[in-house]
Amino acid sequence: MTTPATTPTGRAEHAARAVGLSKAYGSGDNRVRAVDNVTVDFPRGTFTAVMGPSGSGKSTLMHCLAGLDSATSGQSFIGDVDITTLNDNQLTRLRRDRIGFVFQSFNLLPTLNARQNILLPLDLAGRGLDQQRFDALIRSLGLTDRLGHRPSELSGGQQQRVAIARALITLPDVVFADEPTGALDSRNGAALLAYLRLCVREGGQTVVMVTHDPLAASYADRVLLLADGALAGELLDPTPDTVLAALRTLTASPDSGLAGFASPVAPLAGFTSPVAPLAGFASPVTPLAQDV
Ligand SMILES: Nc1ncnc2c1ncn2[C@@H]1O[C@H](COP(=O)(O)OP(=O)(O)OP(=O)(O)O)[C@@H](O)[C@H]1O
Repeated sequence: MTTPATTPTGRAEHAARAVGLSKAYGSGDNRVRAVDNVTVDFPRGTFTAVMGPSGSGKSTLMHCLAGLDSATSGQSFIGDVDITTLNDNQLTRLRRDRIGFVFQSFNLLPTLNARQNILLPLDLAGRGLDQQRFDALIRSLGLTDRLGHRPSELSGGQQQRVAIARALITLPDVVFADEPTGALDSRNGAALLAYLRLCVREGGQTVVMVTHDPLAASYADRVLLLADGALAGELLDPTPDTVLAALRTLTASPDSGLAGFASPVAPLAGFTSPVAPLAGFASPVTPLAQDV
């Protein structure tokens, strides 16, 4: 069995890791290799963006990494735990204790108000509330005056921010985010990305984010490029321009099979600037101060 490297303290250096990970759906002529033999590390305290054309396997890779979907072959680690060997109960516990999810669909419970939705993971885990952390998170996400509202009484962007607060309230080791800025306006999108960066820089958390947006990807430490389920490239210290150039190179490659990648330029819409004012976020710098 392959095991990740560990630090002198015995802790895995990698928050998450895939080793020869493959995931196929269907059978016979309908068989799709959504993830094809991917080996990749996500070092602790790093922010990785995963990009690639529609259908290239981004979400499937993330779901397999997070134990939300089972791999067809290969291994998937959270820290030093090979999650492909866990039973359902062990997996549920590991997800609850160490992983935060931000999905395109918010999955908020309609009968609970925003505050109750956000606190649900703590309640399920039987963990107490750190009121200071809660207040800082809520202030940062601009939700202070929305806590008593049910999801149906919130805008799409507000629901997304509630879902993000719910994902972060447990201080998870790894945050998996699938298009987290999809439902947000440009300023709240920029604010969320700045906040995720802060979680990484100040809190030592690890973020893996699927995005189509080069500007969103530029908040990451690196960009992984996927094509046809396989790793097609990696970009370190990305800027919007270098991400765009990498995507253009990828789509221009005769071997890339990326004809379906409509336009690497289009996804920028809605983001004015990576340093846009942080509406609704009290301060991009203070929120995690007392938590780290
Ligand atoms: N449950 C499923 N059953 C069958 N095929 C699936 C299933 N989930 C995904 N696929 C297929 O696997 C491939 C990868 O899908 P995936 O959603 O991971 O791509 P993606 O890169 O995240 O796409 P997008 O950017 O459009 O969200 C696609 O061909 C998709 O049709």
